[in-house]
Amino acid sequence: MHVSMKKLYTESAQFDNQLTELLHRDQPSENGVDELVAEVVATVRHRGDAALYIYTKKFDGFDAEARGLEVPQFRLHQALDAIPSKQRESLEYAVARVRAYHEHQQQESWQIAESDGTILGQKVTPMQRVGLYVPGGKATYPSSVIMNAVPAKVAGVKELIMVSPTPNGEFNDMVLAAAVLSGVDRVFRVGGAQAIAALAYGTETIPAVDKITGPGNIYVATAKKQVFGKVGIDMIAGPSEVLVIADDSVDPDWVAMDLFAQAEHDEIAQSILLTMDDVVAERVQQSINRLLPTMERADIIQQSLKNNGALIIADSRDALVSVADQIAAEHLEIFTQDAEQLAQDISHAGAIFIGPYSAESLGDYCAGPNHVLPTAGTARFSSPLGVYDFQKRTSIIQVSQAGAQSIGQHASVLARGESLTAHARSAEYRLQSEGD
Ligand SMILES: NC(=O)c1ccc[n+]([C@@H]2O[C@H](COP(=O)([O-])OP(=O)(O)OC[C@H]3O[C@@H](n4cnc5c(N)ncnc54)[C@H](O)[C@@H]3O)[C@@H](O)[C@H]2O)c1
Ligand SMILES: N[C@H](CO)Cc1c[nH]c[nH+]1
Ligand SMILES: [Zn+2]
Repeated sequence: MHVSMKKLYTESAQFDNQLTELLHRDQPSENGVDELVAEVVATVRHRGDAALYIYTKKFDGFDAEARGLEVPQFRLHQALDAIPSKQRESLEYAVARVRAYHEHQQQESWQIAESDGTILGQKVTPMQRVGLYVPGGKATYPSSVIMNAVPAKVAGVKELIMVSPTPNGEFNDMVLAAAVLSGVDRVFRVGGAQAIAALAYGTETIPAVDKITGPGNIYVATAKKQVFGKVGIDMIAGPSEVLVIADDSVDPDWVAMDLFAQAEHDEIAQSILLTMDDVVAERVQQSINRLLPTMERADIIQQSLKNNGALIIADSRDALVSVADQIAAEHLEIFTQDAEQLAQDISHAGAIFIGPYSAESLGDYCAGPNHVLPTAGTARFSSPLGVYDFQKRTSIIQVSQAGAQSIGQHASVLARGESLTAHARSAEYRLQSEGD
């Protein structure tokens, strides 16, 4: 088993087109998915639990009406006791590191007092009830439970509702244990678009939430887009991606394995190597072919690398920085002698891993930062999931009598400029005429 990665050269006249094709962004959504999801959302909205029973039977293959949608509290604690102690220790380690990192993201309320006694400020409050989607179709993700739940807890969210599909109704004990350790309040075994609809609109069993966070497949992502507005959403986290920038200072086997690590998520995941050295690209290609047959998920990795992977050779450092910024990868690993400087020079990435010991897989589990990151180039305008996603800000305006004179005069002029007389007179009522 082997795979020949596409090779792209920045000096080629075709490079821009080749890069656009490789990134295959701006594609219309898959045939029929929008319509199917709209139907699922509408049916759950109108028929509640009855619709969840039908879809769970159809997509996850079990009878939730007979076996129950909610995972009982005793079952959650049973899972925590059932997992091997090594797994429990590592989950606890991850929760502690993720919590410690996210505590730095805490936003504080603030106030300023102006000289005339007017007080202005911003009050930060947590969301009341949040829904966490934890994917469970092709793989199970205890780490995603931690990455969603811990920042929500740090933010002070009152109630955390988790949904996750359980193919054939089978629980994954590590997922349930992670839920307990991360402070999740209630867990429901339902997935896909139907789970998102249930969180957005509520059913007899599942309470409606204020915001839904968490990654998922195309059905989950499409449903999140469709319910946005009724509830908040974090982002549309698509298939995993990694961009590795390497020179000859790093072992090519390490690079190959890091490309595999994201490719093994999904056939549609994307792993790219960017280098200024053709020899480095060639060595990584050799490592890929030698290591691929040793991988348990070799078929998925092969498909992902064949369809979406590439080795890009830049003809200058400027070209390398420009390509990295165009890709705006979810994960950017920089394994070069000037890694720290490159990390300064590249502006767009979800997370940057600097130096050969900073494997992206450490970030996926327990380095501390969040692994829910902007994908598909959205790192140009979007940020990692964090405490700030679970908090909202309210402006505070407390104008003194003296402040109302100066602010009011200008407000009145601006309001009359907009022909909004009630606004103007409301401000003018508070103006003191001379001699008052
Ligand atoms: N960005 C991140 O942080 C992160 C973390 C973990 C996973 N992921 C990604 O999340 C995704 C998880 O996808 P998954 O499929 O394994 O799990 P999933 O939980 O997102 O989806 C499974 C659900 O999809 C629905 N579904 C499946 N086929 C359907 C069909 N034909 N019609 C309607 N609904 C259907 C079913 O309801 C099923 O329960 C992967 O792409 C993975 O790479 C991303
Ligand atoms: N790399 C994924 C985000 O793109 C997160 C993850 C979970 N488990 C392993 N990896
Ligand atoms: Zn991963």
